[in-house]
Amino acid sequence: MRTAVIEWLNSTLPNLNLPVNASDEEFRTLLADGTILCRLMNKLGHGPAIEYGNPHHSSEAASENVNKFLAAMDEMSLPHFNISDLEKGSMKIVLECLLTLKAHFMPNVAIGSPKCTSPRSWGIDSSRWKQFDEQSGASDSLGEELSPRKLQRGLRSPMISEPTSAYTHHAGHKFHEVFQMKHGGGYSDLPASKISELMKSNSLDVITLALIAPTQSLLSMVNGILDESISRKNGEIPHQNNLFKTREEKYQSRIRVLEALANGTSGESTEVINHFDHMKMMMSPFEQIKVDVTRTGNSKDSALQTDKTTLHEEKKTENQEVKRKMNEKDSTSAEIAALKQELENVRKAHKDHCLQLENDAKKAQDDLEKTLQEVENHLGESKRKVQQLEDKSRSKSQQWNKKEHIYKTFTEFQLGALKELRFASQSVRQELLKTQKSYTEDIGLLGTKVKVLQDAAESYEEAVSENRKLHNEIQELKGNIRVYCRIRPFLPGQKDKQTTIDYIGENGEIIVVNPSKPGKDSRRSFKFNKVYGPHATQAEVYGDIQQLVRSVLDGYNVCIFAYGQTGAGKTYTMSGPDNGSEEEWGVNYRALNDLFRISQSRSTYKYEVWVQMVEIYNEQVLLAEISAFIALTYIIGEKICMDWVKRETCLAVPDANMRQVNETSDVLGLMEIGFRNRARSTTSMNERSSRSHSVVTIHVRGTDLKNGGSINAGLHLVDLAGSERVDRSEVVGDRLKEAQNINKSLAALGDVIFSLSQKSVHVPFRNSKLTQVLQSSLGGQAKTLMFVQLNPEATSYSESLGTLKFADRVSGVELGPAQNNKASSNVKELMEQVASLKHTITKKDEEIEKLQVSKDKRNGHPPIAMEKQRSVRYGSSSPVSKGLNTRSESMRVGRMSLDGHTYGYRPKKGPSSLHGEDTDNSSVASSVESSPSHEGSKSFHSTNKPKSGNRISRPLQKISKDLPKAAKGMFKSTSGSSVTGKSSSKKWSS
Ligand SMILES: Nc1ncnc2c1ncn2[C@@H]1O[C@H](COP(=O)(O)OP(=O)(O)OP(=O)(O)O)[C@@H](O)[C@H]1O
Repeated sequence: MRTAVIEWLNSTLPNLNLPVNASDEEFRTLLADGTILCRLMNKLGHGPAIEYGNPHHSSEAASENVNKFLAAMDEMSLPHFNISDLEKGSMKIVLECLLTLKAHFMPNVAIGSPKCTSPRSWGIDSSRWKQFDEQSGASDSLGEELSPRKLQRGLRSPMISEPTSAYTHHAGHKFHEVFQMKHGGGYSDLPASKISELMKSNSLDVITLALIAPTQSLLSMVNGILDESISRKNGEIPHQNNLFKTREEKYQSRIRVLEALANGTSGESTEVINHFDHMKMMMSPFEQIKVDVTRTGNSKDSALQTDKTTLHEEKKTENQEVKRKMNEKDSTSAEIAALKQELENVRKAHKDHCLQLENDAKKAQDDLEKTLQEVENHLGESKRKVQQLEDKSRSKSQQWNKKEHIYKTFTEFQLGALKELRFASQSVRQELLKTQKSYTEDIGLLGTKVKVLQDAAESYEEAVSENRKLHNEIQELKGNIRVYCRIRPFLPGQKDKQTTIDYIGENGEIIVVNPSKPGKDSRRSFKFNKVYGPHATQAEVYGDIQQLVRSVLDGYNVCIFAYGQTGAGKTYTMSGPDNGSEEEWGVNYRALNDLFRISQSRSTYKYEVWVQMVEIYNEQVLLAEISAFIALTYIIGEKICMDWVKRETCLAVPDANMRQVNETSDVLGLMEIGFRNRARSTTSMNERSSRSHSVVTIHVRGTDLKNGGSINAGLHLVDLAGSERVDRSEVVGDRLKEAQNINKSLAALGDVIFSLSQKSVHVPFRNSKLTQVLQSSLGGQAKTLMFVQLNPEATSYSESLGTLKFADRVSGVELGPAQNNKASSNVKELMEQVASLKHTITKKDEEIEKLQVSKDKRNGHPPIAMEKQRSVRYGSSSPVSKGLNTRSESMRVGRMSLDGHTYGYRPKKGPSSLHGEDTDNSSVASSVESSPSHEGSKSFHSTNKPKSGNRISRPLQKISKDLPKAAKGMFKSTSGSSVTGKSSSKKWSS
């Protein structure tokens, strides 16, 4: 394509001589300055000549030249390239443009040939063509038949020097006419004048069209023209007719030749071109003739002659020219074939390219559509989100506005409140200052008053202490066992309500009467410390013994026991009914509660309270099942469970259940369990008769926080088993044995009391376990109170009378003044010295024993066993021999001395080491220390009685001289141990 263009340029522009094989880039360089393009346009004769600048002067001139060329192309409504196409990229577009231009000015195709009907077949870009078509107003498409407009365009030739619009119209008209002629039967039908007119129009287009028509028609047309010319000439120059005729013949012969030539090449575009050229040359003489005819008119002969010669020469030239044309034709045909091939290739490539492009475009379009769809979806989604966000932000903003409004209102309100507060605070401050001032004054006054009160409190405490002291002194002075008589009410559902109680006096007088023997003689009067009628409440009863209970905290031993026939209300008075309410609590609970409360309230003493429960059943000492020992320790403000109770207790119960007791209710709960497990059975008088003596002992140890002194005391709360007339109850077997044991122990109690009232030297405490247990309360310096319980029923008159007689005897017993078990800190120290001395003595004894053994060995005597020696000296169960009893003497004061006894244990629940293991008297005794303050305790150790000259007694007696009175009392007892040691050989049988 490039070669064709270059050749065309070379042929069109003289002296151009572009290299035919120039590359794209070289060709670009050649065309870049635009001069060739402008020259080409000028040469082709389009419009006024383009004035192009010298590109060597400036680059602007080069682009201006190119632009001018492009403007000219534009004017011709031809597709053209862009200036950028010339500067870079493919030269294909530029080449196509130039080919279009070439085709525009040199259409070398025959009408009707599909190969040349469309400029697109020339390889010009379809878009450009589209542009071109739009510019030119054409609406035809590729492959369509040529429209007249296209034909007009195609008919333009370089021969037309001024192709104006008028010309175009004219040419179109002419063509139409020629076309009509062609289809209407040939040019021969046209009048000569018409042909002449056509000729006059000087339009070679018409001629060209004519050439496209069949040669015969063309010849007819030429003949017509000649005929007209000749006829005209005949009119003017008659003599020239012959000449013209001759010429006509000549021309006709030539035409025949041409026709022959034309026949050989008809249909071929190249031939048409050649023919066209030939015709042009042929027409030249005609033109010339025409001009000559017109111009000269009358120069006839001379001109004819010249013409003859000229024609002759021309004929020759024509022949040569025909030959040359033939050659050219061949070469052109080959070129055309090559071009056709190239065109076909290009078309094919173009088609493929188009298909490829179309596919790409389709694919791209699909992709684009898809992307577009996605983008649209995305956009829709985004829009929706935006809408949502907008709605949300709108609602938020509304909320915030509301909140802002609320906050504003709130802030304003707060500010107002703050102002008010500030104002109020100022007034309050002033008021505060005033109040402070008055307070200061008041405090000053209060200080004075407090001082007065303090003085008063001190004196009050002193007064209370004095009062207590006086009360105790009164009680001590009385010296007797206090006896309170209580009469049980008739039980609900009891029909016979005949009572034996005739009178109850305020002063403790009671008169009973035998309902079966009414009369003066049957009335018996008794007088006790207090008599309670059937309606007396538990609180009332306890209120009267409260001071007595509290004296335990002052260091007095207290014993409260209930005596009476079975079913007379002993257990009710001491413990209260089963599951009773707080109002029904008996003495035990109230006393314990009271002691806890008071021990807590006293700030000058630190108290430790132990609780111990013992049951005597069938002359056996039993430990309460759940809690044989309950230790409570009260240290002001804190409660501690003391495991030392196990070690320090006066009873050897190594496996006794120990529980930490934090509240009074805990103790009460445990006591309840103990009572519940008490031996009970039904008697004729009582459905739930207690068949054992219950002894609850509360040990109190107090330390004076001021001077370090201490007190030790015990409260014995004894609920005796009920006496029973065996003949009346008619019991047998175990029940009979129970009753006999109970009666026996009560009789022993009576014996003890009788002995005490008679001030006998010997008091038979050891006759029963009961008297042994109560020994410290009855025979020592204790305060003792007995509740005498009476059954008011007439049937129980004789039992009630016996009870009253017993109580009367008891009330006559003088125990002597109660002794306070207080010891000062000096005494304590002395006690400790005693203990250490005892320890030293023990060691010395051991050394002596060793010496004795070695001496015996030397003398040839067999060595005496140490135990035997010890038993000789102190007895087998001596606490000294066991290395015990070295603790504080003060601790012994309140302890029960059951040394040497076997302790039974109710086998109902769980094993105990007491069974089998510790039932041996000596082993039990080994862990129990004797109470030196009691006679009885000394009597228990009668087998341990030291011989005269006992090493222990002497230093103790010596020390006792230095002790204060209270301590002396204790030593007195200790030293007197040998006095009542007669019955000590008696052992409690288990
Ligand atoms: N003051 C009283 N008010 C109301 N009921 C009483 C009173 N005294 C005793 N009772 C009731 O009388 C019954 C017998 O009382 P209680 O068991 O205390 O006698 P007891 O002397 O302990 O008998 P025992 O020696 O056989 O054990 C019980 O049901 C008890 O509730």
